Amino acid sequence: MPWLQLKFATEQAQVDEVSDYMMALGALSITYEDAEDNPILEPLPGETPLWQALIVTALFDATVDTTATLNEIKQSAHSSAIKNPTFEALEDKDWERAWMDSFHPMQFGQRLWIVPSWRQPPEPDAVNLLLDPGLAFGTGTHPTTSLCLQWLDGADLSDKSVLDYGCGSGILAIAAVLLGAKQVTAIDIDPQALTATLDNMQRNNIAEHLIERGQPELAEGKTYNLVVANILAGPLKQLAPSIASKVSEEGELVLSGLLAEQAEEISQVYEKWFTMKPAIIEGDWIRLEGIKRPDR
Ligand SMILES: C[S@@+](CC[C@H](N)C(=O)[O-])C[C@H]1O[C@@H](n2cnc3c(N)ncnc32)[C@H](O)[C@@H]1O
Repeated sequence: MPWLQLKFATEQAQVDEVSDYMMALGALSITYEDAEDNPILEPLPGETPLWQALIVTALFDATVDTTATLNEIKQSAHSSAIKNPTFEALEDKDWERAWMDSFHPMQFGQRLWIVPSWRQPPEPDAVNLLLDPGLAFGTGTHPTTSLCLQWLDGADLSDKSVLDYGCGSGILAIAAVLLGAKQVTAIDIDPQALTATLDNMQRNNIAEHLIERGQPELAEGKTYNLVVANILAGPLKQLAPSIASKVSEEGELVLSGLLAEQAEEISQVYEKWFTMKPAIIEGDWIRLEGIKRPDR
């Protein structure tokens, strides 16, 4: 099944705005090219490109409704910044190769490095998570993943049970185990995410019983010391009662995939069950954290 990529032209001053908008529309990843082919180095993942005129490519999975998405863009406040948007099919293999070239080791917090499985760890004694995202979301290059990885690195996970709600490549579930969690459950509605998670567990020599994987039903009726969910604002709002029910009393909640302007609304939704902390910001994205209040 091919992926779909949405290509359009934009200007440097608008690149952050249109990138965030693409993620809010459900893009799995965004890459940039110089529209004028200047001999400037390509930006590293996470860096803002310096080119004045850019071609942006946003990757969507093949289920996206192209007509509805193009209409939504046309009617949005960003339409003038998104010039000539066009969808085209992309073969899985092309997408994998593009990732391999642009993905480099990255450090999160004090201990944790995410290392592409085809590169050498720069610090062999660090907590090195070897990763190949395959066809799933989650490399650490996006602020939403980075915000969760930094939280996990700074936490004491020893003896904790963890639920990774929307595991993608398995990056958060595997990081939790490598950083000391006792047992992790990784759930996702996308079968390719569950395959990528198993592949990445094997790359990191993680025994199958340490991370159980499956569709969301796997976590039904269970509670965890920590639930981390990097999904977008819409699902986080809709799934709030289900997510909240899976956090044990005085357990912790970490939410990501949220734009700064969505912080207050989502925080208020989760206040029903959690004592929420102020949002932590990275670029235009934020992380929310809460502690579950005991039932009265
Ligand atoms: C933004 S990715 C996050 C991946 C990874 N956890 C990370 O932090 O990079 C969101 C993931 O959530 C999954 N997802 C979306 N809606 C979901 C739902 N209702 N239940 C479970 N997973 C869901 C998607 O398939 C995707 O793999």
